[in-house]
Amino acid sequence: MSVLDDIIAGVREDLAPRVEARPLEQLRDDAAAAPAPRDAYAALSGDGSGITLIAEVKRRSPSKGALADIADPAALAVRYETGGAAVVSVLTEQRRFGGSLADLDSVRAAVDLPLLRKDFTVDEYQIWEARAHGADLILLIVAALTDEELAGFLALTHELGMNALVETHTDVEVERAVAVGARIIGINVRNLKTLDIDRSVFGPLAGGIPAGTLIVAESGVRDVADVERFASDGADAILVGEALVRHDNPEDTIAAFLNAGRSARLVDQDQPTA
Ligand SMILES: O=P(O)(O)OC[C@@H](O)[C@@H](O)c1c[nH]c2ccccc12
Repeated sequence: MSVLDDIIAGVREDLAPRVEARPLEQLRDDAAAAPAPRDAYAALSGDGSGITLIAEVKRRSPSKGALADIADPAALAVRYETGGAAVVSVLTEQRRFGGSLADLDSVRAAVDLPLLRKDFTVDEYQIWEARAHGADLILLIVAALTDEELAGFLALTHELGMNALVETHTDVEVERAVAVGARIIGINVRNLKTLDIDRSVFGPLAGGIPAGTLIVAESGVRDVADVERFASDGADAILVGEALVRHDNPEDTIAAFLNAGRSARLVDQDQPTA
């Protein structure tokens, strides 16, 4: 069993009691009463002068273990917003990442930015749940879904007025994401089946994604050199967790990463094109 299979088995187990406690019928009412969805696609598009940044609230991970305590996720998210993040990502997976829907609720109450509910989506219930808790963007991991699930989940996401970050790691997964009509494609440089990082997969995969689709570089952004590399290889946005939660001053880190994205673009514009 791969790490991904193992995580998903836990996610399904944790889902069952929630469905029992709040049947889909009632959850639909909660979704209708939630704050109107915010436009994450527009937020991630930025002004074209550089890259945008998704800042993640992340306590721990299966690859790194404990990263940060984060007693007050709302306070951290406010710092992300102040620093210039375009979107805040809140991990809600409990067993491996130490997150919860309560974290999403407290972040929703504290910031105006679009929010990504970061979880392993394997059931439509979770999409309704994301909306009910004020999320604007959800994660769909291609490796975890059939084509039919991917298409159905993406359609429901759009029906609810949200966007999906469709996560890929291989050329076949990118093809599947494009075929289903994903508007925001993430390239996770971490293989979720083995947890290995390989930053060199990003450039070639990004090169195969059609214009008009936003490309998000996910995982392993450690420093400005990584940001420059992803930006010049075609990233419109970067998703950063560890480098922010481990830093005393996430505002400064965000500013430095956004600056690196802008200068990478300027350098690229100066290069002769043929
Ligand atoms: O902490 P990092 O290396 O900056 O990575 C953030 C993010 O990309 C990572 O948390 C992630 C990417 N895809 C996921 C899927 C599920 C859970 C987590 C993830």
